[in-house]
Amino acid sequence: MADRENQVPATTPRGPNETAGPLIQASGINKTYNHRKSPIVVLDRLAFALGFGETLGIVGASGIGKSTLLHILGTLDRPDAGELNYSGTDVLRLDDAQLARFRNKTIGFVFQFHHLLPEFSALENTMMPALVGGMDKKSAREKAESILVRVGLEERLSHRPNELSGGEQQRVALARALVQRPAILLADEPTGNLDRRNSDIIHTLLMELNQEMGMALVVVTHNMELAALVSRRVTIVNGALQEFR
Ligand SMILES: Nc1ncnc2c1ncn2[C@@H]1O[C@H](COP(=O)(O)OP(=O)(O)OP(=O)(O)O)[C@@H](O)[C@H]1O
Repeated sequence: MADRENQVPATTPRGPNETAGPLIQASGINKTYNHRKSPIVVLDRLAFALGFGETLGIVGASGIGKSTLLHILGTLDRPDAGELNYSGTDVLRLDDAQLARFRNKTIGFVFQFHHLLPEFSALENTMMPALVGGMDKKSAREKAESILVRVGLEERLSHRPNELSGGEQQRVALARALVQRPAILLADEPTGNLDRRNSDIIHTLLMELNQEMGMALVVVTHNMELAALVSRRVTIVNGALQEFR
């Protein structure tokens, strides 16, 4: 069993965008799925800390709980027990409406599949989180345009998802995730559906945007090239985090 006293301690700054003190601090996180009366313990007293601007990869075999952990960190799922603090805010105490607002402002998500709304253009999809967050239309449009230009899609603003390549769709999803300038981007196999060339483009963008925008990055990946780019790598052993080089 992993040494639970020494799981992933709070970190010190490692890069130009990292400041002292944790962005996320979690402890005692338990998650069990009760599947047809046979419980599956996925996370067991897991502890986790991440600094502002830090980049971290969650890697390892299928089924060890990587996506479960990412969903809990992203407040998309609640643990059965434990504490989860974002710069001092106890997010597990927030109700659903407060959590939705918190997520909109603080966390960007990218998944393996883009989940763009098919009837809306790249620009409209990217504006969506800003509009939902209460920004006026003109500012939302400006912010969305600027991030779409940054990810190289200035010629594709009016394209709908089915008028974009797979790599372009994922770049729109990345722009949408970052339009609110979140403190953290959570990515679950962001290049799992892409070929080598498009994966490389997304990997480079992730690392460049981390430097430029200062958002922290937690990425679940089987891609060893991406895992090599982040500053810390962890895996899950018996429900607890283990850090490795
Ligand atoms: N809703 C659920 N009900 C029951 N069991 C579940 C549920 N979701 C996940 N599991 C189980 O929990 C374990 C962890 O799942 P999770 O998706 O977090 O793994 P993972 O490490 O992300 O795997 P992969 O690399 O294949 O995506 C798996 O054994 C899975 O079968």
